[in-house]
Amino acid sequence: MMAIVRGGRGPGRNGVVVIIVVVGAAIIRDGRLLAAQRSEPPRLAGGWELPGGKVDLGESDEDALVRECHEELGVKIRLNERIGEDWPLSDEGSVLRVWTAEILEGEPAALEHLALRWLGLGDLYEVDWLPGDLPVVDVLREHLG
Ligand SMILES: Nc1nc2c([nH]c(=O)n2[C@H]2C[C@H](O)[C@@H](COP(=O)(O)OP(=O)(O)OP(=O)(O)O)O2)c(=O)[nH]1
Repeated sequence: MMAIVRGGRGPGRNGVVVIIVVVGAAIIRDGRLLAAQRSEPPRLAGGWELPGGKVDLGESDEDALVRECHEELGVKIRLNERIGEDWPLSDEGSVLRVWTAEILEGEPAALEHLALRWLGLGDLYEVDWLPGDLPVVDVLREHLG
């Protein structure tokens, strides 16, 4: 049996496997990808990621991603293409699901992050991506330029 529950991790009681789904938006504009620098927790602060976050219980992945981008960046986005399937994260039991996205309304602001950067092919790897994001960034590379 597989249950998708927010906030848990690893095999739970009764052998139920709990995974945490994190969704990330690859917002691309003019051949550049929006990267966001985490402010917390301390072990991740300073690392760069795709805007997004954990899916709430009862919420669709897509709704969660639109919600998170509004909360974190102050923008309304539209999701386009799913990139790959479940990307494993280093926190056991967590996976990252990624969609390309475009901004429909607003200009992104670092409401919860330390900083934002638009990265093109020339500087895509200049930031310190979270380890789980690197394989995703390798694929997103093909969507830039
Ligand atoms: N948003 C996001 N999180 C990522 C990425 N790569 C990666 O390893 N993570 C990890 C960092 C965190 O451990 C976890 C996401 O948690 P979060 O803190 O952003 O989620 P949230 O906004 O729902 O926060 P909270 O309510 O649980 O505090 O996934 C990524 O590209 N985007």
